[in-house]
Amino acid sequence: MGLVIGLTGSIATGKSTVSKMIKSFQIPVVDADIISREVVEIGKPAYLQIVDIFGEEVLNEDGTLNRKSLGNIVFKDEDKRGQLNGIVHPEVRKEMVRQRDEYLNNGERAVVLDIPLLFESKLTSYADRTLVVYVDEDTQLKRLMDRDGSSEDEANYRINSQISIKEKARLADAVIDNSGTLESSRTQLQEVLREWGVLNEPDLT
Ligand SMILES: CC(C)(COP(=O)(O)OP(=O)(O)OC[C@H]1O[C@@H](n2cnc3c(N)ncnc32)[C@H](O)[C@@H]1O)[C@@H](O)C(=O)NCCC(=O)NCCS
Ligand SMILES: Nc1ncnc2c1ncn2[C@@H]1O[C@H](COP(=O)(O)OP(=O)(O)OP(=O)(O)O)[C@@H](O)[C@H]1O
Repeated sequence: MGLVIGLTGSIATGKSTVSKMIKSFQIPVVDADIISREVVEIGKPAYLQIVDIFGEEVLNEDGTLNRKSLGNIVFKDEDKRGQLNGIVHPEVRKEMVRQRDEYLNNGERAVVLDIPLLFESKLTSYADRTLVVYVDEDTQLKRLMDRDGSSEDEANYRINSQISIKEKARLADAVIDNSGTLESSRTQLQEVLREWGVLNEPDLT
């Protein structure tokens, strides 16, 4: 059976950046963020439940979910976040497991599950190994504000809704420190994948 790697980090520490590098090594990635967008498309069961609970003020004019409005509500309020998670997460988990098993049944040597809330949602049993993408907390705040154009307050609400990146690094089987250059992160990633026996080395014969 192939090796299942749970990839995580905290918001804006570089999980998607590392996930792209993993794909460049021809290792398939199951992306929880993508699935979480698909399950809330107009008319799907999770979408209908969200409208029921949060009302039409979290919708755009075309009926799609207004992610900014919903984010402004749930990142400030733990109870509301719990309600949203309760609607979205079961659907995401089902689809993630389906995709993971499909790759394994097709004989892949490794599959990566890219899950932002791997530790918060206690999903480590879905994977054989955990890999955390780390940056120091000042860099995390700066990259988040730069990427999303958010205020320091908004960024801190999001950061504080997750387990700290230091704690996740302590819980991980391996850590990539992404505070430096992309090249440095890529080298660290290669070392970890090689150690775990899943790096597809170029065939030089
Ligand atoms: C609140 C929503 C609409 C905000 O959407 P937005 O486009 O602004 O953010 P996006 O989905 O791209 O998430 C960005 C990052 O925020 C963090 N985040 C998202 N949801 C949560 C949450 N429920 N708790 C803690 N952190 C979260 C993650 O690090 C994620 O990578 C959206 O995040 C959502 O529906 N969240 C609930 C589902 C979820 O937990 N998704 C993430 C993992 S599956
Ligand atoms: N080594 C690096 N040097 C400079 N900038 C970086 C580096 N790695 C990532 N970034 C930038 O930092 C920001 C956050 O990275 P990324 O989007 O990959 O984080 P993420 O952990 O996937 O975030 P989220 O949890 O929100 O999905 C992006 O704007 C990205 O371009």
